[in-house]
Amino acid sequence: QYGYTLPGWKKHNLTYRIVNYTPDLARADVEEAIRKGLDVWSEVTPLTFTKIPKGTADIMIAFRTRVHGRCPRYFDGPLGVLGHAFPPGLGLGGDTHFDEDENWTKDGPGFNLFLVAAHEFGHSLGLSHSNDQTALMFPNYVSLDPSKYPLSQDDISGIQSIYG
Ligand SMILES: O=C1CC=C(NS(=O)(=O)c2ccc(-c3ccccc3)cc2)CC1=O
Ligand SMILES: [Ca+2]
Ligand SMILES: [Zn+2]
Repeated sequence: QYGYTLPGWKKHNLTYRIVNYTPDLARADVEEAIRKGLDVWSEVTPLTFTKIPKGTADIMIAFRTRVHGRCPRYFDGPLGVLGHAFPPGLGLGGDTHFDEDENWTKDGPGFNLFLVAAHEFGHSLGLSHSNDQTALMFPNYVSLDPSKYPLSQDDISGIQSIYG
């Protein structure tokens, strides 16, 4: 049930870079959450994601607060908006920012970085929000069991309608 789908990436081999890390988690845990958040989508599309240590990647990932850099959107302190991501395109396109004022967790209280990342990457790949409340692209954070597979059929048909 997607209202509309944005145009996707023209190329299928995308790069990503983790520009900075949240102090809430070990670096390895951040890298794992991001890797898993991308793998969720690469498993159901022809897309591949390659991590680069510096330079400009298609998907630049950063933890930011309030007004940040030249980003046209800003964060709101603890709670509220947890992250934002830009649809496919040059420059900011695909970039994903997480609100550093949140308590990022791997398991337990706070917000599960893997789940929020998987949701945001859906936007980075061209998906809008879904009205299916079991969908990963549902607009409201539901603390799904991160060990369960987070994609619903709605998410899969949505992403495959872009990257068939
Ligand atoms: O474009 C937007 C604007 C506002 C958003 N709100 S959010 O950051 O609080 C958010 C809401 C839901 C999720 C989510 C939904 C389902 C499963 C996992 C996370 C993640 C982030 C998320 C978002 O992507
Ligand atoms: Ca916030
Ligand atoms: Zn931002």
